[in-house]
Amino acid sequence: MGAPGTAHNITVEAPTRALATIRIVIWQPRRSRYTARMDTPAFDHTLFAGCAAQIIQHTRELAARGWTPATAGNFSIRMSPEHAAITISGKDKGRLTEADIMVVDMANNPVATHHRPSAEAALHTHLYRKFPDVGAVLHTHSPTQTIAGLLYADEGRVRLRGYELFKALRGHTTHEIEVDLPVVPNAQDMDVLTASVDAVLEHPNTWGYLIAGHGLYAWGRDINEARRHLDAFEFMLGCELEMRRLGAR
Ligand SMILES: CSC[C@@H](O)[C@@H](O)C(=O)COP(=O)(O)O
Ligand SMILES: [Zn+2]
Repeated sequence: MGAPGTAHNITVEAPTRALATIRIVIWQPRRSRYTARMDTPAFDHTLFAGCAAQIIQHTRELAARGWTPATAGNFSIRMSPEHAAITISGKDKGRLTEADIMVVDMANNPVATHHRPSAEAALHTHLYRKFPDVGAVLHTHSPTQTIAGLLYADEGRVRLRGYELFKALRGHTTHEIEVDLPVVPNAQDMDVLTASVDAVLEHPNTWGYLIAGHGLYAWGRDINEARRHLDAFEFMLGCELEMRRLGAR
């Protein structure tokens, strides 16, 4: 018997005593895509599951605060230099399960899935490519973030002054400074939006930006640090809006 997949010609004696040639092909199962993936996993599933669990925990808390209305918001964790775990587009961020999170490469291509990543995946991978030490990116649409983005769109930044909470931002050790939170115009074209963001991320220790009428992006070395930055910006923006109401800004 030959190797699987090879063809053989054998000669047999037919009933008429004439010689007949029969072609026999030895069957070999086709190598399926699934089998190929099992041989060389596209990513470490244990690592993915750990990242998904962290994303789920934070998104539930943020949704409970009303910061992800009507499926808004997207969330990711860098898994490796090549891959990030990120929320699938259009999911209710308050009810995520592991099945609502997928893997993309740093060019936003889905990895080993047919799901569609967040419509704003490009903003996440932009940060991962630009800053190799960024480990997680969180994006929310709280009322405070949305309003602040509209109010400060023309200035292109929210200038924050004198907050003790600056010390919650990596690299800052005092309230005696000014911190500019950049504000970029909203756009549905992700190339346009990414270019606007890229142009305002020149200062070291910038940990977030607002998109006008849209929401806040915040990031950090890991998801806990990104969350601390998100919470700090939300708090300081809330104070800024309150001071405007009081006529102090
Ligand atoms: C539901 S409107 C908000 C979206 O347009 C978008 O800004 C957003 O944050 C969520 O998009 P998604 O594709 O689910 O990641
Ligand atoms: Zn958004």
